[in-house]
Amino acid sequence: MSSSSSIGEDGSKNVEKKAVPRSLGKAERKNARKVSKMKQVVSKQVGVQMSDEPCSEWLIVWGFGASTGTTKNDILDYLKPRPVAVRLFVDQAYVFVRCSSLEDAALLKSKYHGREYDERQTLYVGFVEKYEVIPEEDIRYLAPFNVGLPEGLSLYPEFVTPEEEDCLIKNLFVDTSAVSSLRKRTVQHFGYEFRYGTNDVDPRSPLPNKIPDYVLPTVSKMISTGAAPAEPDQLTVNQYMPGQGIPPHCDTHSCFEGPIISLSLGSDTVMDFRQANSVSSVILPARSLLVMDGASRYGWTHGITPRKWDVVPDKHNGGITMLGRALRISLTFRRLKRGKVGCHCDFPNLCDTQKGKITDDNASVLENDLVHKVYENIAAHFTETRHKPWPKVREFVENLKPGDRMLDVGCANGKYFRINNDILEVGMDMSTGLLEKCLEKGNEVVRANALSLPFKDDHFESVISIAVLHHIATKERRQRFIEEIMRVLTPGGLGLIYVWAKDQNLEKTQSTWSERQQERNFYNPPGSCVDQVSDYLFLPIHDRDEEFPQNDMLVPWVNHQEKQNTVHHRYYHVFNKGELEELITDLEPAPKILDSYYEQGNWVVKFQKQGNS
Ligand SMILES: O=C(O)CCC(=O)C(=O)O
Ligand SMILES: [Fe+2]
Repeated sequence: MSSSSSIGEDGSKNVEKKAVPRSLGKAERKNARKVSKMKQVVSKQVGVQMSDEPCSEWLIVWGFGASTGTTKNDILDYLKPRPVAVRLFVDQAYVFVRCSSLEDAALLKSKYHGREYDERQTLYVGFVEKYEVIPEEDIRYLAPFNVGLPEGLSLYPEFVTPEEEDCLIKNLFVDTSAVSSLRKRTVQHFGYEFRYGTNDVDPRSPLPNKIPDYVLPTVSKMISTGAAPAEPDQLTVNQYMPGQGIPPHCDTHSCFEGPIISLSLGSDTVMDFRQANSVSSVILPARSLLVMDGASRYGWTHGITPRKWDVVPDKHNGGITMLGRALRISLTFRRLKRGKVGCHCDFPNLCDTQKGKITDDNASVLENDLVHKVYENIAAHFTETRHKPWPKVREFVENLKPGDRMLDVGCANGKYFRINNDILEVGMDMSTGLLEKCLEKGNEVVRANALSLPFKDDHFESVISIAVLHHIATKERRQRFIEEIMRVLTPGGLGLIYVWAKDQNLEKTQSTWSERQQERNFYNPPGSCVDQVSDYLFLPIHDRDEEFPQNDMLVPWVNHQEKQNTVHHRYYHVFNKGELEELITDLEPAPKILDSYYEQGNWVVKFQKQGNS
């Protein structure tokens, strides 16, 4: 007997909610409600119908899913009689298990339905309808494990004994439990400070604390086994709680000689290596030593996605399984380069000595790849996150005079339109996706590049440009951007420009941007691939938890709308204090600065074109 089902308009099968009889006890009613919910969710998500009677060997078990971090082996070992197969679904709180017989299926259901698992969660078990096709596991997650190790990478499993591991952890562990909202991994430095952000050291500033004595036996072993060619003089200790990671980066080429070596303690994790658009993931077991040399050192970035568990190949049962993370402490050993500093590697994209530079020749291609194309890709998601006008921009627009013409340079989805109904407003942007949003709302917009505005001179009584100029890649082009705005402004016309500040924390309250970034849980989540940034990896990828270490950066945008939380990278030139003002006042004739301030991580300048209106 199965519950009634119908096909919804979207093609999904909807199962009608069944009333839960009042005659049942409280616990039974709860279980029955859960089963009814399971029926709906499973039918909608994977199109599998459930039954109230055992009629196939397949069961569905709720509470065991990949999203709870349970491994396939955990599940197979726990359920008695042991099922013959398990199928896990990433991000779901349920699994399908296949029993060897209908009797076993019935037994498992009666034994485990409504039972507590591991004092953490209750299991709910349901029968699968006869002849239902159980979906396969999503093995796309395994693709990065099949790429093979990047050239030059070596992994030494069980490099230290569990006793040595314990001793190192005892000495290096930092208790951060008193700090309630610590989102970032904890870092300690010995020898020299490794500066994350620029990924280098300052060789002129050695630290008083050298590599500690209790680490020296490990260092000796590294040398005697040939894992390290020479003694390191710099050690960084990273402590990761589950959920913490390190963004993709390449330790600066010119500062260090020989390989970069990392010892993993306390927990297994997965490290992702990236080159162009390939990702190669490597499981780093606790107690293993990773040696990065050759291409893996110089031509690939490495990073650890902040997750509480990883999806990895299941060597024993096939398909996918989950690898839970616990406290992990890693020791990264480096040796500073002596004498003439430079690098002659074959990987100029990631090389600080040979690296690409932003020039007036490649800037327009860069803006096209890392700004225009990205906004086109994220238009729908961007619109969803951008509704509320900034209060001071709103005030500026509200105060414009009736009949004034206003131009919004980089109007995106048009959030500054229709604030003042007495003005005439025009917007321009490069993203057709965003412009369509404006057209849907009946706004007047054109597709154009801000460096060449399709408007005649002296035309607008006001021009606003909110969070656009920081996407322009050279000073010369930023000057041109301002010149264009000045050209189309009427004499006496008003301009308002917002740009991102390099310093995001000048106000006591956090900027909404950095707050928003902190809500994001992933910067390179499972299944995502670093998008088309391979030619631009000489620009560092911004870590949401760090300050901006330099002005020109790649800033990840995580698209939660897309199933795999795709990451896109936008180019930003974040502004120093006074930089925007200087760009404006450098013009001839210089406009009059009416106001200039910092607001929520932005530098803002309000100005007036000189001359009589
Ligand atoms: O935790 C690790 O194994 C890697 C750390 C790392 O890449 C670094 O400190 O530069
Ligand atoms: Fe590193």
